Amino acid sequence: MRELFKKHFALTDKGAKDLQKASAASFFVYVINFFPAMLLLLLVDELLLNNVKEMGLYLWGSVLVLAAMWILLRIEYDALYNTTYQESANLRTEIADVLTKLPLSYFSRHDLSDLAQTIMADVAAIEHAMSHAMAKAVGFLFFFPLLSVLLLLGNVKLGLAIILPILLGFGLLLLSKNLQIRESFKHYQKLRDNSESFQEAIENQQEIKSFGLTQKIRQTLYQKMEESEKIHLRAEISAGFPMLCSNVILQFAFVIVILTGVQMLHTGEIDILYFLGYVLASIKVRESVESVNMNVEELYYLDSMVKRIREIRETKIQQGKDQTISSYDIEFDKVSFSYDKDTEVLKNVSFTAKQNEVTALVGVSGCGKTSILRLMSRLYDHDGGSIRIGGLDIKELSTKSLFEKLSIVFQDVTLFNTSVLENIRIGKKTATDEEVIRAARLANCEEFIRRLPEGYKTMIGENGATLSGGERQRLSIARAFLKDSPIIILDEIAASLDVKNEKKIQDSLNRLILDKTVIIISHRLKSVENADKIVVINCGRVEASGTHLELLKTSPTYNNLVEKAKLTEEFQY
Ligand SMILES: Nc1ncnc2c1ncn2[C@@H]1O[C@H](COP(=O)(O)OP(=O)(O)OP(=O)(O)O)[C@@H](O)[C@H]1O
Repeated sequence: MRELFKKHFALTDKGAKDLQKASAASFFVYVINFFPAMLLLLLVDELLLNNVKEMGLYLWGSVLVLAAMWILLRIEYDALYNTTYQESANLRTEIADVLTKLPLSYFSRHDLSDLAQTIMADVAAIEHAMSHAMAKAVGFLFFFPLLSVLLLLGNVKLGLAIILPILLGFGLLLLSKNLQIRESFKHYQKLRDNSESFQEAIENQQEIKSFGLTQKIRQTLYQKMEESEKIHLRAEISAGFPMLCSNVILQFAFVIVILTGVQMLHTGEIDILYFLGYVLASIKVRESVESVNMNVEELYYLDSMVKRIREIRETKIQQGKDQTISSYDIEFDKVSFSYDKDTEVLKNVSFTAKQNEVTALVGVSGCGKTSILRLMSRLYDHDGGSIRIGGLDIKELSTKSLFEKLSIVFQDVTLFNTSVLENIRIGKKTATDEEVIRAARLANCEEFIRRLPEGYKTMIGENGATLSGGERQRLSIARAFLKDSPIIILDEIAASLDVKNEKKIQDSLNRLILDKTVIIISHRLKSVENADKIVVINCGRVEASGTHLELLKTSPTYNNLVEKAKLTEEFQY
């Protein structure tokens, strides 16, 4: 049962266990709900048929039923609500945990707003269904056969008059299940699509305004909203119509019970007590089934979200064991890689970046330099060949072991909406304030941090929106100083630096990379001229490698790059 809950409702192990308990409580709540009607029947028996009973029976009967109801409702409430909120927290943590173990390739194939919606909105929907629908529906699933047997044992005709319409109504909901799930999935997809478009429109305001696209984007968004409205309406109709029919059939059940009962009363087949008993039962059952129908609808609607969460959970996580890397040569051995399985971006790439040396990767834009860095840091996993660090295959290494030894300063710096101090401390969580300040000084950040309103305590806005490109980059360099790892990867870090700062940064970088394995990508050939080894990449292959002087003699591509670099540096606005 627990496994079934986990699979069908995407619950955690603990959530499934709690749901089991809540379903059992719901089952007993359904049972106890029929007891007041039974007490009423005893009274009817006394008043109409003169079967006088002790007053104590009514008194103690009522007290007992009330007490049992209170206890069971309490257990049901605790099992449903207290555990539900815990479950949604657990589920979110579990999804977040899985996401941290997925390769970056997963995120490039999935929209980030979609993932955020899954973690927040989908889990909230599961939370609501867990507290309002799941246990109730499951409890009824067990209660209904018991009720049916009792009703049939009491009187077959009247029993069937109640049971058959319920079965017919449920049958209708079951028959329309696929249609409902399909339509609600379309609605779900459309909402995701719209939220992506809104996010894109908000994020790209600068481009939209500067290219005069405001009107066009607004129209596209209106159109999307109109489409979504239509899809929503179709989903509502596909869910509402079967439920309406099912509820109408239930009303008929009540009429059928009365008609059958009256006829049987006339022929003397049953007495008035039986008649009233079945009328009361049909009223109670109708109430329960109407709310169960709503629960079933909610569970159908949940299907898309459950699938989405299951898909994340079942995505293959990056394998690898925690191991200690003790030497830091990086070897690429016949490595091949593609982002989309169709176009091979890297082909048979082999080179070694030696410990205590600077290795530069050069080549025209799009030749595959950044992809090599991504493979080296396991942000993506390569398809063929092998990559070894200190002789260890990186696919055998956990990303944790790898990142302990590796710092990356990327072209696009990611900063968090927290203080300057905390943004640098990301490089080493345990660093003291003094260590952070020292790293900032080494990366030439001090002078601009002092100018900020609250110095190191200044909040820097979402993704460092309040800082210039060069300042963001220097904060990222400060993180690398703080981490002080034996492997340093520098991806176009000079791109956002102005001439004044470039020299200062170059000096600090020289200090940073001393005695380390350094891989560098830079379009400014001046930054790579002094590298111990330069690897020339051309269309995803290694074309040549050597020092600057060697390559000037042997590599036409390198000569070409040098020529182009000179032209760029001479370019005047
Ligand atoms: N996330 C991605 N998904 C699909 N294709 C990608 C992705 N990133 C890069 N590519 C493609 O892979 C190829 C190599 O890109 P890569 O970024 O490695 O080149 P690069 O040499 O670093 O370029 P640049 O110097 O312009 O940064 C390009 O054709 C690029 O379009």
